[in-house]
Amino acid sequence: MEGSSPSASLSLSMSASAHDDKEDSPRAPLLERRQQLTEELASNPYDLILYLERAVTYSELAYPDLAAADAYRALLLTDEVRDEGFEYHEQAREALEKYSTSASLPEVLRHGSLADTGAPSMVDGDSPHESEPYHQLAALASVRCFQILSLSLLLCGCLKSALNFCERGLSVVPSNNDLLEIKTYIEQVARRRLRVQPNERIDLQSLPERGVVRREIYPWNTHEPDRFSDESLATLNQQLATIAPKCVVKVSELPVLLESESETDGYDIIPTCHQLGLFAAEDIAPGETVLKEYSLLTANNRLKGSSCDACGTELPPLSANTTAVNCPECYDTVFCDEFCYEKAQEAYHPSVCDKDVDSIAKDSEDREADESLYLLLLARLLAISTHQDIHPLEVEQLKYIWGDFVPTAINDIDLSDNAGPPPEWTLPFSFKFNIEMPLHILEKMDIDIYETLDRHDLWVLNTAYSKFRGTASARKNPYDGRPDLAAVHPFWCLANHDCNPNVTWEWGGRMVLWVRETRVVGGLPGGIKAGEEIMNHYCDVNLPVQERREWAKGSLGGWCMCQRCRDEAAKSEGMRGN
Ligand SMILES: C[S@@+](CC[C@H](N)C(=O)[O-])C[C@H]1O[C@@H](n2cnc3c(N)ncnc32)[C@H](O)[C@@H]1O
Repeated sequence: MEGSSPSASLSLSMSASAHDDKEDSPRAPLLERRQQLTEELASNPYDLILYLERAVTYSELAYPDLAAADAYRALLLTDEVRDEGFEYHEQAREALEKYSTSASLPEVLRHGSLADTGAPSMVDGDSPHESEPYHQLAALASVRCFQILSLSLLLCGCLKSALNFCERGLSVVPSNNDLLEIKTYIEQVARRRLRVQPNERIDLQSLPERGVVRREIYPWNTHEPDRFSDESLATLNQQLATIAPKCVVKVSELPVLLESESETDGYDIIPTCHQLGLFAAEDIAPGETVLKEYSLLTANNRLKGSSCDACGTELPPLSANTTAVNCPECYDTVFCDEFCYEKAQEAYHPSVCDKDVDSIAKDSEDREADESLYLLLLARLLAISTHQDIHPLEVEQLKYIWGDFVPTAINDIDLSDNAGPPPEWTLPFSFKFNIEMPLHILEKMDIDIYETLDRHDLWVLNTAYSKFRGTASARKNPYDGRPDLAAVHPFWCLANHDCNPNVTWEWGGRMVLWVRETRVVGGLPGGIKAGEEIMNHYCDVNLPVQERREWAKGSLGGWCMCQRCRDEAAKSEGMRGN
């Protein structure tokens, strides 16, 4: 979907190592603190002070998105404390009471002049408990949440939500210096990004909300496999045997992708990197099917669904002898046939059945169509992991796929005097799609978002988003051209790209790859020999080189450096030079 090719979307960069934080790095004590707080949260999941402490640690580690997510959970808990009617009121109150009996404020609330902002006046409800110390503490903590949320979201580039939280804080404590300062920063950044002069008014509605954050294998992520290990390859090949019996998954050597045009097209040797790829284990004849894959990791954002809830294929027309099957419990969910119904029941459907999750992120605005599809893929992943009671990152359809991760050390912010420019983070991020909506979906699924932190922490969701963005294919609606269907096919997406592909593909219920009858270059006959790599295409290979490279850039993650592109570009450059 990145790069909005009509159907395929894939992206790429070099493999990142899971653990590049040395024990003696300045980050080590902060990582240790993060670990300790995470463990404490596992035993005390309703303790909002712990969330705030971890948010501060994340800020110090330069993960503003993760800081915002913790501050948001803490903010929700301040509401739980203050409203007796809320579901987790008792647990949140009990957890906070521990701190309200102590003579001094928790360290995390002793920030700037926070304690002098007049806690009693902050209590706005008419609860009989509003003079209770825990109530006062919740009110004070909510201001700390607004501070962390507004500053962190500003750092992620989500100016609209940053301003929203800042103003919510200022409406409670109008003279809070931190919040006033953050508001000034937000305005400064907004003026720069919107190119508004200092004397001109900023249209708050047009404030940017799409940001970017770090895309990495988090140093504490113990779920990410070493994709190159014998064990991983054996697991993948075992599953591949039924999907693509004549293929194997192996390590492939690929050109390092460049950002844009370069002078290297005519070079004999270019830099390469290692990733995974699909290879023929035996000869495969022209026209023969190479791979046929069924996936339940699908999503559609149409409100009135005309596609199968499980595989995403168009539903058969309604008639007396239709194969379509409605779920007998929640009549609105329709499957194209009995097979898909059974598969859905086994894999995910009971965890969302009759839970009103289906209306979320449907019929989104055009500019949010891509984000809504990624969110719905995430929702499917959460449904699978909940129903099967496994960690989302252990779900087999997700675990081994490409995430286009950048090594942690490259993502890090260097605070030393002679530091270079800050890194360019690459994972698209917004408060709505990364933090707010996933929690909303989990709540609709009757999942306790505090107790299941280990499974639904933002870093888990960001890891899943990274993988979806590197591998999902999307389909545009033929009537309005809007992407409305997406899927991840974990084996199909192992095939790399070449503008002189030896296979072609089609997605309709199953994802199918088959051998081309003729090759694009020189019209040579098709056919794949044992040992050759299966080369798919992520763009229309009939286009001229420049247009092909522009198109493939989004899905590939860079400027295509395949032999055909380099030959054609070098030739046209030579012709221009003559
Ligand atoms: C869907 S993945 C393909 C499988 C991936 N190589 C893996 O290890 O799982 C797409 C990514 O593979 C890499 N890739 C695919 N074709 C490539 C090519 N022709 N040149 C360089 N990189 C390529 C890019 O990094 C791209 O973002």
